[in-house]
Amino acid sequence: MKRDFDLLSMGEIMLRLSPPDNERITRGDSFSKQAGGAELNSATGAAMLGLRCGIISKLPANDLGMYIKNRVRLCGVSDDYLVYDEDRDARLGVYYYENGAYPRKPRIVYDRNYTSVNKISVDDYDDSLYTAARCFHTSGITLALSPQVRETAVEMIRRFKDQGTIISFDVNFRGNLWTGAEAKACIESILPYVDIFFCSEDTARLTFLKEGDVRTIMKSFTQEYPISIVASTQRVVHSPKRHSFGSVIYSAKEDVFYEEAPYKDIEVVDRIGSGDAYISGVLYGLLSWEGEYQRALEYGNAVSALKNTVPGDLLYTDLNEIEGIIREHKSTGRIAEMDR
Ligand SMILES: Nc1ncnc2c1ncn2[C@@H]1O[C@H](COP(=O)(O)OP(=O)(O)OP(=O)(O)O)[C@@H](O)[C@H]1O
Ligand SMILES: O=C(O)C(=O)C[C@H](O)[C@H](O)CO
Repeated sequence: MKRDFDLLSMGEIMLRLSPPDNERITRGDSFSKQAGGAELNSATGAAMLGLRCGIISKLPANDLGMYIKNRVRLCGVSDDYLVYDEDRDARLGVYYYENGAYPRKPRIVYDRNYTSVNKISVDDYDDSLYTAARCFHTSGITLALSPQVRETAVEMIRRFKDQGTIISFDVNFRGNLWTGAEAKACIESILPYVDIFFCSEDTARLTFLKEGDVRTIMKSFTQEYPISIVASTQRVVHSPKRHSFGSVIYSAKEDVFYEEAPYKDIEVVDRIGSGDAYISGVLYGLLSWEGEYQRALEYGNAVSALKNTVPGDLLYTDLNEIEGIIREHKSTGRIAEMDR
């Protein structure tokens, strides 16, 4: 079967408003305007690397919705599956984000109740959607938004899975949307459908109450559910502007773990979307070269590391830049080893 897309992701797309530079939300006069949202962030990164990607979402049929549609197109992501809310009171979700600078923590204010995405339904789409892509991706943020969005997302997961689509899922825990216990119960109900599971080590411990080392934890998900691949990010925050980032991938079929030296001293300009960018890189690798998990991990780590240095939720990059970063990371890793 010919599938037009490599990756379709589903979720809320938001307007992000940030005070310029290090200004405060409580003081400054202006906000810079950007688009964001976990699933769009992941689709964008994958599209920048060369995958054919689209986003499934519902937007208000007004100028704000058009702004988002234009951004989606600018990123090389298809708007074929954006649907529009014609109601007079249609709303776009907004979030305000203020940068951190030690010792000031980054601040976030959500304005995302009663937004158009909360009206999304499987009836907005015809059945051809479910055979359009090789892989469908969504995250815990989508499941947490409202009963209506959750019901739509879960039904989409089922229908895509029925059509032989690879299901990718990121836990993306957000404490301001639901509790750990709610997240655990809901996500466990969809894990029987998931093929590629993204769950950071921290979240596995805090939300799924896993214990033991990271490898034991990752393997346990595949023992409980028919998951083929688990990918876990490991972030160490040295300060708001300096992070280390690495990850582990486990392939259940081969019973093998993949890792590389972490990116040790990332200069963080904007960390939002860096977890989503990891997914872009890993899915790019997995969908481009079957079974090359080590390579997928290297792309995931490099794309995530780069995203930290780019302002806004959405990554702008290309394959050449990422491959340059991977080469450099490998050679510096080797030099560090020789130094020891
Ligand atoms: N049950 C929980 N209670 C409180 N905090 C939690 C819980 N589960 C996860 N967290 C925290 O929520 C944050 C976001 O989680 P997660 O790692 O899933 O998302 P992410 O945005 O993809 O992260 P990253 O960008 O680091 O990959 C993490 O700091 C994690 O430690
Ligand atoms: O927090 C959310 O719901 C968003 O989608 C905003 C950001 O894009 C997201 O947190 C990045 O992962």
